Amino acid sequence: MTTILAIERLSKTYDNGFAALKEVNLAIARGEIFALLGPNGAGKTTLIGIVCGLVRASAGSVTVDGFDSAADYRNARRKIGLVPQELSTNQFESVMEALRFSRGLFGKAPDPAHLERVLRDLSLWDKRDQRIGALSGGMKRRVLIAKALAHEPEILFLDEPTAGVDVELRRDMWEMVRRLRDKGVTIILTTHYIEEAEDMADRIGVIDKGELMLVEEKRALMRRLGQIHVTIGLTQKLDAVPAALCDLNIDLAPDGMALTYTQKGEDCDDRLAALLKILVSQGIEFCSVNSQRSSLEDIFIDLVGRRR
Ligand SMILES: Nc1ncnc2c1ncn2[C@@H]1O[C@H](COP(=O)(O)OP(=O)(O)OP(=O)(O)O)[C@@H](O)[C@H]1O
Repeated sequence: MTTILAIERLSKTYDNGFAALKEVNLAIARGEIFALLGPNGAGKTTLIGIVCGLVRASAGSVTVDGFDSAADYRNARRKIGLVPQELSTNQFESVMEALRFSRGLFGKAPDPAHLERVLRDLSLWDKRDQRIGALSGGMKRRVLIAKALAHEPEILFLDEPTAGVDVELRRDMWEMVRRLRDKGVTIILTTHYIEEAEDMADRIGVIDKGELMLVEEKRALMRRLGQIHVTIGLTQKLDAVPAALCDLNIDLAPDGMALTYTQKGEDCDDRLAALLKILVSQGIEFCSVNSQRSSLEDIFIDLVGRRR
């Protein structure tokens, strides 16, 4: 992997003495979608703020595609697009003016065709001459995304992009994220909707109390910490778990009509196959087999909960 963003021993202590980040190390690969998860106050926005030059680090370094973000701020910053949580743009500008301004700010030559593409992708083309202040909340969110893309960044930060947005915008946004990824843009997002991280991300980082607790490829994480809960529906009531199944650590549902077990990690198919074989050999008839895999959300709650 080539690293596009390297964060090394990054710490932030706010003026009131609060340590919001503690020696965070993180390497983001070019072209990946990385989801940073963490409970409220974990330090996600602080981390993004430092990388984007909005918050000053207390210690450590950030290198963006080879440029040190402190020593070579302009070159580092122009590689990055940020979609912040809140709109902080001139409400009297038109949508198109805001995009042109944003592009110019990062030293990029005018490119009306690019801006048109961005606006069309976000269903904003019809609104290009409207004042931002006169747009609906959802449209303002779209403008935030369009602005972040105006200078063709190589890294896009999305800080809680779907908080409070409607289904249509959420769908458009994820479509756009996929398109950007296909073009090679690196995407780093924070979200409270963990199922979105589960759908979209290649890797997951979990931050809590300013410390990066875990960084792992999503599939590996879900295999390692996920569980599968299996329920086998029976055609006839049982009074107890049959002796032949005792070694398999199986439970009988309170109504005697189902056998259940929970398993961590992989190898689930082998265990299920062994179990079904025994049921057949014992003449125990079953009518259904259901398996429920834990979600990234279950894993996240378990991880963070254990630290509380
Ligand atoms: N300017 C500041 N001065 C003092 N403390 C601050 C300041 N800004 C943030 N903090 C504190 O730093 C911690 C991390 O805040 P941050 O906004 O980075 O968290 P977050 O993970 O983005 O949270 P959320 O999910 O709620 O947005 C919080 O406890 C917050 O109260």
